[in-house]
Order: sequence, then structure tokens, then C-alpha cells
Amino acid sequence: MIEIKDLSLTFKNADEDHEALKAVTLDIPEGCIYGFVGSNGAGKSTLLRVISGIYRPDSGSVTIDETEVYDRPQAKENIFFVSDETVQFSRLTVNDLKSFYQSSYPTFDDKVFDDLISKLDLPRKKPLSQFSKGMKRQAIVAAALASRTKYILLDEAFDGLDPAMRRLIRTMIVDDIFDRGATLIVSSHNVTEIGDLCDKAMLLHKGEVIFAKDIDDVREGFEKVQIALPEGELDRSAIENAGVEVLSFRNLGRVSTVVAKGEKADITAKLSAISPAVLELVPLTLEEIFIYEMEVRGYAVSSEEDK
Ligand SMILES: Nc1ncnc2c1ncn2[C@@H]1O[C@H](COP(=O)(O)OP(=O)(O)OP(=O)(O)O)[C@@H](O)[C@H]1O
Repeated sequence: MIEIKDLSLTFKNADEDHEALKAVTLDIPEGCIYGFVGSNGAGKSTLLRVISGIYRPDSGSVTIDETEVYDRPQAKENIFFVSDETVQFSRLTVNDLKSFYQSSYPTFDDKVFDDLISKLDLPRKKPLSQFSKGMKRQAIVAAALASRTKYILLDEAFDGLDPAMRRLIRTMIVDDIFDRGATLIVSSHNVTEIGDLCDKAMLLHKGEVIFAKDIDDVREGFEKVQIALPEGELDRSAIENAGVEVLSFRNLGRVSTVVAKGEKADITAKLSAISPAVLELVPLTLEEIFIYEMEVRGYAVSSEEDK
């Protein structure tokens, strides 16, 4: 179990300081796949680095199985962090990578690594600098799985992988995590992928946790409705005047699509009072929810047509 309590971290720069994480509190249970999503610069990589013991928080704490990780090499043996940058490995070959991680992780399994490299069909004696971005990613993920650590942290999980490889790597990771009861934390900008892969998700914005929930509960409290009057067009104010909290409003011909905050029964009752000819609830994607949550906080992500 990873417990993060009231954690803050400020980068101190020559020109100005930047508070990258603000009072983050989060529990990551064992055996789950946890997704970190958020805007660019939200603090996802910084948080993964703090959990891995690379950065020391200014205040608050991170404990993994009740042990603080920073400055404790033994605790780090339980964690494999795949950074979003692979430049540090450029001069190494796949075989060098194997030796490097063998010495870093007592649990490293040579056979698992060799099998994965064969499955991925990666050259073993070529420096990683001559690999494509996706191939480098594959090699590091193979090392992560072969290290047999209890916790794997993947920054920008599937960056640079083609669709077939995304699927293969995803299956390899999920099978491994499931078989061993390990814990995986992934950060990604691909919200759909996070929704498909993860048990839980945390939305981070400007260093603050907006929510941390089971994936199945993320849609709770939001509804998307298609509505049309018997005659004429609706406008946003008509919906708001009916007492519905509108997050997004869009007209396509006579049919309006409304994303509203609130409970299904309440929203339906209020909209029924307008006496519409059409009133239909439609599924809301995770991406839409994340966008609305960030819009509410002033993040400019809506297109002209959504207004
Ligand atoms: N070493 C550093 N020194 C100073 N500021 C930093 C450093 N690393 C990150 N930051 C700043 O901290 C904030 C959080 O960065 P971070 O890389 O954690 O965000 P992120 O959510 O991973 O972003 P992205 O999705 O764009 O990769 C950003 O404003 C970034 O500029």
C-alpha cells in the first residue's frame, strides 16, 4: 500500500519558485492499477518521482508498505520507475540493460526478460540510441516486468507505441500485474486508455488532486442529455432557468446536447418541465468528464462550438 499524506513540493528556480505539488493526499491499495491523468504540467511526473524516492517532498510524506522511500535503497528495490525519458540509457544495449537491472534488483528474472525481448523481437546488441522511441519504451517495459518488483510506475505509459504494440504491451503488463498481485501506477494523456486499463484514477490539476475515485464511480454526478422542443430551438439559458447546472451546451439543428452536473432523476425531472419533444440520456465519456472538471477550474479546453 502506498500512502501519500499532505505532500507538497516546490521547485526552487533562480527566477521564480514553482509549487508543483500542493497538499496531495492519496492512498494506492495493493494489487490495483491506478491511473494518473491531468493537464500538461499538472505534476504527474513529479508525483511519480516523489513516490519512487527520486525527489524528496518539502512537507508531508509518502510511505510504501509503511516505509519512507527517499534515501532508503532497500525500499527502492520494491519499486521500478519507468521515466518518460530514456536518454540516460542511450549508450546501453538490451544486454547491458539486463546487466544493469540485474545488479539493481535482486528479484530480476533473466528468463522473463529474455522471453519478453524475444516476443518483442528487439535487437540485443544495438545501442538504444539507434532504437526508435517505441522500441526503447518496449525494452524498458520488458526490464520493468522482469524486475519482478511489487510496484511498477510507468510515466506516459504508452508513449511512442503503435496501436498493435500498445495492445501487446498492455496485455503483457496486465497479465503480469494480475498474476503476481503487483501494483501498477500509470500516467497517461490518453484518458480512454486509462479508463480501459485502470481500477482507479486520479485527476491532478496545477499540483492539486481534483478527484481520486474508482473508475466505475467517475461518471457519477454527470449526465449528458439530448433534448429538443416540439418547435423552435432551445438555448442554454432555458436549460439553466429550469434549474439545471449546465457544463456544456451545444445545438445541432433543433437538437441540443447538454452536459449537466447533478443526479439523473433530478435533471430529468427539471428538463421534463420544459415539455420537450425529445429527452434522452446518452453515455458520457471519461474524456468529457475530465475536460469539464478542468474547464470548471479555468483551464481553457473548450472549442468554440461547445460554448
Ligand atoms: N526539475 C524541475 N525544475 C523546475 N520545475 C520543474 C521541474 N520538473 C518539473 N517542473 C515543473 O513542475 C510542474 C509539474 O511538472 P510535471 O513534469 O510533473 O508535470 P506533468 O503533469 O508530468 O506534465 P506533462 O503531462 O506535460 O508531462 C511544471 O510546471 C514543470 O514546469
